[in-house]
Order: sequence, then structure tokens, then C-alpha cells
Amino acid sequence: MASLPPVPEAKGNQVDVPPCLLSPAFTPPSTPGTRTPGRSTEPATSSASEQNAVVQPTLLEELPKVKCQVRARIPRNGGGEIFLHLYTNNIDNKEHLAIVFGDVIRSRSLDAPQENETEMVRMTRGAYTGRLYPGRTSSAALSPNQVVQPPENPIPLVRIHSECYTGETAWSARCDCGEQLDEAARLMTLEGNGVVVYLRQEGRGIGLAEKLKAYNLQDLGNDTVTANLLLRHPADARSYGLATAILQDLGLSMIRLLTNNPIKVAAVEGPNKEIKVAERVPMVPLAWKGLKGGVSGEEVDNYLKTKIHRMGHLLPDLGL
Ligand SMILES: Nc1nc2c(ncn2[C@@H]2O[C@H](COP(=O)(O)OP(=O)(O)OP(=O)(O)O)[C@@H](O)[C@H]2O)c(=O)[nH]1
Repeated sequence: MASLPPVPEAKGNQVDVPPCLLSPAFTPPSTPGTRTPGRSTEPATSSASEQNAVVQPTLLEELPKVKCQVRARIPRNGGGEIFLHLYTNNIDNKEHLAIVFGDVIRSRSLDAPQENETEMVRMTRGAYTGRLYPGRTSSAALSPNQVVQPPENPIPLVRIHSECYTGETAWSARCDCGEQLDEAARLMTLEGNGVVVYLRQEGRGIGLAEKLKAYNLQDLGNDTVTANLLLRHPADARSYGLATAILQDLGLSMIRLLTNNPIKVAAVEGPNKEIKVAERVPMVPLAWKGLKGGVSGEEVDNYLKTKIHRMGHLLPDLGL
């Protein structure tokens, strides 16, 4: 049986690319928004000796086109409610989502009148104001006790979240993805305003099957960056043009972005600074703040350590 190649040494942001295990690369070709902004889609070759783990986003001139097809109210387990917005777009066939907190933020493409549509059709696709109730006949009218309150902070909190089936659904303690989603929801509920853009770029854009292979390579002693490279994927295959377009559709031009990822900040602003990140709000793991309810353990610490040391994430090292 062939033995695994040695773990490469990081040199600042540079990393030795290990010989790949597979050929050809399996990064899904339909990774959302690969055209804007994108990373090099060149697979690592076995002869390549070095590659940046941290790559600055390159922004294309045009954003993808997005359309909100439907919106619905979701009462939240534990209190409060959100409006789930489902988007389609012109660059992939995935259903990307925007989870909107509060009544103020609305989708332009959803609210735009459609030809010959009845009030019932408008209400059914979610293009109504206020709340639906049995017998309601108009999408526009607010009942007298339905008043839209402006939020206290006019610059909304935004989280751009990439799908993580393992962390959000399968209770994984390898990463902090589930905790980050919960924490974003908690903060937006407190403010009564905000948006989680939920992008279908599972496994940093390599898809679930490849992420599971990467997990096995991690169990064989590699960190998350090396595991991706061994599979001939980039360390991070994601892009954020769809998020920029969705935020624009939601009428946001200035946001406070919940992230530790500097690439996300630069990328979401868009090719023509369509969105301005007024503030980056760090996402410090709850366990690091001595709080309960978050994920903790050696595996998530290793995951975060790799993000800090090899992907340039802005988190205090805390001697990890
Ligand atoms: N390839 C790979 N992807 C992972 C692994 N663990 C988690 N992920 C994916 O990493 C992504 C996490 O993305 P985000 O929550 O947006 O976080 P981030 O860009 O790292 O930075 P923050 O905004 O600071 O959280 C999700 O798509 C997860 O599925 C792993 O071990 N390997």
C-alpha cells in the first residue's frame, strides 16, 4: 500500500503543495460564483512545489444576477421568527438562501410586480407586507396593528455563511460552523434586524463527498488545508459574488459583517464596491470566551489553529 506523503511545511502564507492523491481534480465545476470573485481553478500538479493557501480574491466586472423566487415566515424554535428568502441565479442551479431578521429588509426582485399576477399569487410567493392571516385578500395592506419599526442600528449585521452539513446538521465538533450560525441568529434577534446569506458552497466549495474524504485525510494526520491540497482542490474554492448580489437585492449598501475571514470582507464588497463593509464584527468561539453552548475540543481547536496560521483568519491565537 502506498504511504501518504509527509505533511508540508507552511512558510507564512506559502505552502508546499503535496503530491496529489487523485487525478483529475474533483472540485465541483459548478461551484457557485466561480466567475466573481474567483480563485485559480488550476488543480495542484504533483510537480508544483508551492502555492498560496491564502489568495486575494479577484473581482470580475459584473455581479451575477439573482432573483428571489419565494419568501416565507419561519417561527423559530425557542422564540422569534425569520423570513426565509429563496434565490435563483444565472451562474449555477443551486437554491441559495437569505435568512432575514426583522421587517425592514425587503427583496427588490421579490416585491417587483409580475405580469398578470393576482393578489393570491403575490401572497403565495411571499410578496406581501406585514403578516398573512386567514382571509387576507391584499398583499400590500398592513392591518392597523402592523407597524414596521425602524431598527436601532441602521447598519445591519450580516453573516455570509457557507453550507456545512456536518457542523450544522450532523453535530460535528470538527468545526465551529453550527455555533457560528446560532450565534449570528442570536445577535440578529437581539438587534431585530440582519441577514444571514446562506451559500450552497459546502466544504469551502469542494462539496460534501470531497469534504468527507478530506476528513479522512485529517484523521490520517493532515490539517484542513493540506487535506484539500492532497485531493487537488484549492485550500478554499469559494467565492462571494452571489452574496454581494443578494445583499444588493435586499437593498443593503452598508453592512457590519460577522466574520474572521479577511478574504470575505474584501470579496463581498464586490467589483464596484456595491456593498461597503462599515465594520468587521469578529466571531470568537464561545468556549474561548469562557461561555457555554459552543463547540469545544482538540479537533475544533486544530481546525481554528489552521485557519489562523495558514488561512490568515483574524482570531487571537491564544497559544493554540
Ligand atoms: N474542505 C473543508 N471544508 C470544511 C471543513 N470544515 C468546515 N468546512 C467548510 O468550511 C466552510 C465554513 O465556512 P464559514 O462558516 O463561512 O467560515 P469561514 O469563511 O471559514 O470564516 P468565518 O466567516 O470567519 O466563519 C463551510 O463550507 C464548511 O462546510 C474541512 O475540514 N474541510
